[in-house]
Amino acid sequence: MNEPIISVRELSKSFGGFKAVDRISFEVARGEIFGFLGANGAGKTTAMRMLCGLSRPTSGGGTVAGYDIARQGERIKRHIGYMSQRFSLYDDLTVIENIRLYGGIYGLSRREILRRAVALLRRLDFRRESRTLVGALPLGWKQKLAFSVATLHRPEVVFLDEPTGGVDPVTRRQFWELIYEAAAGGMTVFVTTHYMDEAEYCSRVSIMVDGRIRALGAPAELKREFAAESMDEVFRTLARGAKRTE
Ligand SMILES: Nc1ncnc2c1ncn2[C@@H]1O[C@H](COP(=O)(O)OP(=O)(O)OP(=O)(O)O)[C@@H](O)[C@H]1O
Repeated sequence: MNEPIISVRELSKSFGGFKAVDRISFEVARGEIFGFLGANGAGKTTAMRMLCGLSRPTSGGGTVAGYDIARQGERIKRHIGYMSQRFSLYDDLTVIENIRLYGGIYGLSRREILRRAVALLRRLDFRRESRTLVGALPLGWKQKLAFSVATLHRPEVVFLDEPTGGVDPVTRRQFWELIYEAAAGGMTVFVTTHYMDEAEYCSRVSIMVDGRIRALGAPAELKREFAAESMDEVFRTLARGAKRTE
């Protein structure tokens, strides 16, 4: 593997006596598209929050972009992008206002924001929408815009928490073209999803069950290992044994 940009050892998080994340270990190489899968309640969001420096591990630890996740959370935040269904763009601001707002938060100069905004609007074919309120855009467009904004500062790693929820496979496919482009440019993509067609697009995936990583590898390897036709079948085989049902 190339030099890992994410490296995690025995990472754990408990809430009271409950082990939400239970001693997970893995590495992600620079430029990889790493799929982080698991059934509802498996512990994906809890693990991702620790990787982003938003929550402290109970035990174990790791590094993201060379920074310690337990002690250097603030530095990590400056080197990553983050997009989730719940937290992203402001519906009551226009497209260009959102771009300006986030560009400012990321510390880009006004000139640089303008330059990147023009490129972004052209890339998404959004030039006529720059003054449209984000709340008026179709969900699939919002998601593409949210991804482009989350990577406006060209972070080393972007964390995507179920970025394509609620849209059709064709729109999801278009979203994944943006992911491929970013990864081809050297960005590392760490993505959680419930859609198994998307799992097939990842370089490697891990599958969590009840707080632990139960499988890890390239989709083709996992299908071989579990004698399965599809990632959906691999996932269902593993999830069947899960105790947590949310
Ligand atoms: N702050 C908290 N306090 C107590 N329990 C929590 C807390 N956060 C998460 N949990 C529990 O930890 C477990 C893992 O939750 P988490 O949100 O990480 O799962 P997930 O894999 O992201 O699920 P989903 O796909 O539904 O988002 C769940 O049982 C959840 O109820």
